[in-house]
Amino acid sequence: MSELFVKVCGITTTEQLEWAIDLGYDAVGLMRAAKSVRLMEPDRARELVEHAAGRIDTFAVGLTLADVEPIIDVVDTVQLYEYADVPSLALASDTPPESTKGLEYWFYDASHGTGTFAEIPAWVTSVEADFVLAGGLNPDNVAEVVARFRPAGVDVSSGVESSSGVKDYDRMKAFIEAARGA
Ligand SMILES: O=C(O)c1ccccc1NCC(=O)[C@H](O)[C@H](O)COP(=O)(O)O
Repeated sequence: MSELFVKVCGITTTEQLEWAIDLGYDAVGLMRAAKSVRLMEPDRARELVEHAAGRIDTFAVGLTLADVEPIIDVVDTVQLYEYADVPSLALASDTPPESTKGLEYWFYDASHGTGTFAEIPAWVTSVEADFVLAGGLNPDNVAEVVARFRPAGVDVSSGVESSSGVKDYDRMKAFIEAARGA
């Protein structure tokens, strides 16, 4: 990855998907974790993936493989919080990964979509993979995080919402401008 990879997670509507594409995001996350306020039913998630085809990468996001299985055949990447043997895996954790072999991405994420920012540990820069930082990022703090840790990418959900689970165009715009301007 050369330009900073920027993903917005938990989009729920075609309008939000179009915003992500227009603003130049690299990927969108479709949430399949059962208790998430951003949970997408499989049929609706499939419609959004179809709409996104060839224009932006799609991630199915879940805690376990079972969460994402209903849409695994249509998305580009699967983002999970445990290892699974899938073709394109973004493994997320808040502890150092045992191995990064075969991973498409490794995400540092201590938040699970709660918007909570906690001090990012220095060891993330030693992980032998292009790492993506997530957890409580927003338009006001992302530039500092990018400048300090020089990640391959950043991921955001709550920090670009106007209320719980509802994405906001202006915040999505401010976030990607701040991230890429850093
Ligand atoms: O978004 C959720 O509701 C969620 C629930 C359970 C596991 C993961 C979840 N989100 C994953 C993401 O990729 C979020 O973008 C990441 O945790 C950062 O979230 P936030 O702190 O809200 O920006």
